[in-house]
Amino acid sequence: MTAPTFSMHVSVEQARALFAGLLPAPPVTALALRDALGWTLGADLPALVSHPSATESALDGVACREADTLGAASAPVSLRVVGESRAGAPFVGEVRAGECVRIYTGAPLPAGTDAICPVEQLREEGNVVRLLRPARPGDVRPEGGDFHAGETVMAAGLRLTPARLALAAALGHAQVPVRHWRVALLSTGDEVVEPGQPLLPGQVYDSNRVGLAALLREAGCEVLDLGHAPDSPAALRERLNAAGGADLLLTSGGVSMGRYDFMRDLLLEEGEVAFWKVRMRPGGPALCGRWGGLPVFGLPGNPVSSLVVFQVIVRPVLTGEALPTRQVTAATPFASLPDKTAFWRGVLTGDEVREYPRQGSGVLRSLSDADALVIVPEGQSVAAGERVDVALL
Ligand SMILES: Nc1nc2c(c(=O)[nH]1)N[C@H]1C(S)=C(S)[C@@H](COP(=O)(O)OP(=O)(O)OC[C@H]3O[C@@H](n4cnc5c(N)ncnc54)[C@H](O)[C@@H]3O)O[C@H]1N2
Ligand code: MOO
Repeated sequence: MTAPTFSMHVSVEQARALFAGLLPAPPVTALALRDALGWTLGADLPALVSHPSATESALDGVACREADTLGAASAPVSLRVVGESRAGAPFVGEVRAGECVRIYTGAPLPAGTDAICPVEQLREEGNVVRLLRPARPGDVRPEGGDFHAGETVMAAGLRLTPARLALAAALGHAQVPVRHWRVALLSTGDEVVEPGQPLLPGQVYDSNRVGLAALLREAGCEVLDLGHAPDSPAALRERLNAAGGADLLLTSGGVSMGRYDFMRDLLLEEGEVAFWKVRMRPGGPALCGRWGGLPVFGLPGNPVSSLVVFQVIVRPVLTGEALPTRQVTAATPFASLPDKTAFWRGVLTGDEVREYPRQGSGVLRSLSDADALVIVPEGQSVAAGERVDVALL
């Protein structure tokens, strides 16, 4: 028997690296800001303008020369009002000694002024204001204090959160370049049935395709739904060939040891395999390779396994961002696996995590009820009271 030409029993890190090695550079398209929430920035984003665009007031009050107002520390100081500066309608001209200009938050600081006294510290007397304390230079927002025109402010690979979309708008962009993976998604298995259809004995609803499509969209991918293929090499071949135009083909099921696990056999015999089997649970039988040049990731059919492998291996590669992790205290023990990293489903309460009572790879409720994957490295066990890393779902 000849040794396989692909890697077997790879670590989670090796699986990510081998999968990443199959993918082309992330395709990039432009999206309107309102459509870009959750997508990954596909290129560095420069500031098209400075913000603030000019040095401006941080308060409603008057703009004046600080030096004129220092005496207000002991007795009120009077200044003559010579005009007004509003956001969008700046004061034109120069303010001289003994003068001031009414100013509002966000309005440009007039030439000749360097400090602000807020309305709360003013007494109005016609065209004169009396300052009850000295004006402060610190109450201005300097030009470019947030960012300067031309500066690269957001780096490619950032996930677009609401605050980052707001920042992109402030930088002057109406559209943003985003990584736009087109992912063809296929479920396999004779027993798999579309939700809403009657379920005959031995059949199961296609939960994987629903969960995976949602995870893909959440990761900012376009989903090309290839539906579901029965367990037959001919049907599978036909569906795999229909994935043209995609950057990646994601399948679920048919990757393990069974007689009807044709995904594995097809890729082994007619495609290329980069790796098969990852030292993790759930998700051990994951398969990765190519079909006619198209990168393929074969997720295991077990419902928990397919979603966990996506979260732990596929998603970080596509988005460049792993699930966020933190350390918490184990409230229950977590079992060790001699040669696998375990991703046990855990329920968080404050700084503690307890094991979800049923950890079977078919118990989808363990994922829907869990807040975190408790990461127990190969060969290590976690006793109650010990600190443990969790990945937040
Ligand atoms: N002899 C061995 N048997 C198994 C091994 C092994 O190492 N030796 N590994 C087990 C592990 S671990 C997993 S995970 C599964 C993965 O198997 P497959 O990827 O071949 O998946 P299937 O056999 O097609 O299905 C497994 C299970 O999942 C259900 N399923 C499949 N697709 C869906 C779907 N779209 N939605 C909901 N549920 C789905 C399917 O009905 C089966 O119950 O193999 C173990 N076996
Ligand atoms: O990974 Mo299998 O996922 O342990 O059931």
